[in-house]
Amino acid sequence: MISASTRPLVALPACTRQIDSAPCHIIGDKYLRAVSETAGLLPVMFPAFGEALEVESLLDGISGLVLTGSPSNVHPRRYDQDETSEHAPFDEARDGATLSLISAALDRGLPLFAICRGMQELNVALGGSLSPAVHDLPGRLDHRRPDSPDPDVQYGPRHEIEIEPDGLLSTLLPEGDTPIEVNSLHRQAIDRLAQDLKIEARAPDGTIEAVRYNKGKGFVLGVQWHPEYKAGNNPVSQALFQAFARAVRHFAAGKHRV
Ligand SMILES: N[C@@H](CCC(=O)NCCCC(=O)O)C(=O)O
Repeated sequence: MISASTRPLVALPACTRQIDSAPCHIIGDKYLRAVSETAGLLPVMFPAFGEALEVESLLDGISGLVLTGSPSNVHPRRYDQDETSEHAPFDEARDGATLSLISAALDRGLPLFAICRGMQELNVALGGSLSPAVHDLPGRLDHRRPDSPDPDVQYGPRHEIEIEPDGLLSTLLPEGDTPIEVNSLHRQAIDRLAQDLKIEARAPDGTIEAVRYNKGKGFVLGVQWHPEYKAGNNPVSQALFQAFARAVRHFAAGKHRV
């Protein structure tokens, strides 16, 4: 049974979506299952109510935060750039919720695992910026989702990443800083890296693929790929979600407060 008495709560902010013209708040099943089945934690959806969320009180019962991927993009005004057609689609209710939650989570040393759009939000929340169409930049790979109806192809390995030695990732992964293959389903990527983030991994074309927060002592990791996809079948994904789980349990036990 999945019980709150044995599992610390982990918040996942939702995305907004129109389904049959009805406004909905959604989170992909694979994120919830990775948190529940691979990390052994209890996922809790936070609605994408934008800045209306009183994040401090909401986080009081929470021991971790997972920021999911999404087909939508952070609005460029969040990093002082003008909107163009390249930046769309948007989900400004999610932007408002996640950017507030990130700041509150970092202030209290809450373990944070940011995936794809989530890593981009972490960078923007800390003052960084994004490139809207990495595939149009000279020398860059096409990081977008493969054009296939098969999810195993969409989320299958696409390119290697070089892992920084002596970083957080190199201590978490079974093979240390040996290059690994990751999936890739993103148009955007980090352009200006936020001052308090450190690069943990790069793609062969230099695209930033993982970052860690350099100010706190806790677990704050962002990855551009999707470790949540069939996480239980992938040793790297298992290592990441289980490391996150250790940090969450540590936090829940009151052993780590900033
Ligand atoms: N929209 C951003 C982020 C891409 C992203 O999160 N893709 C995953 C969407 C589906 C899923 O949640 O698996 C970009 O394009 O860079």
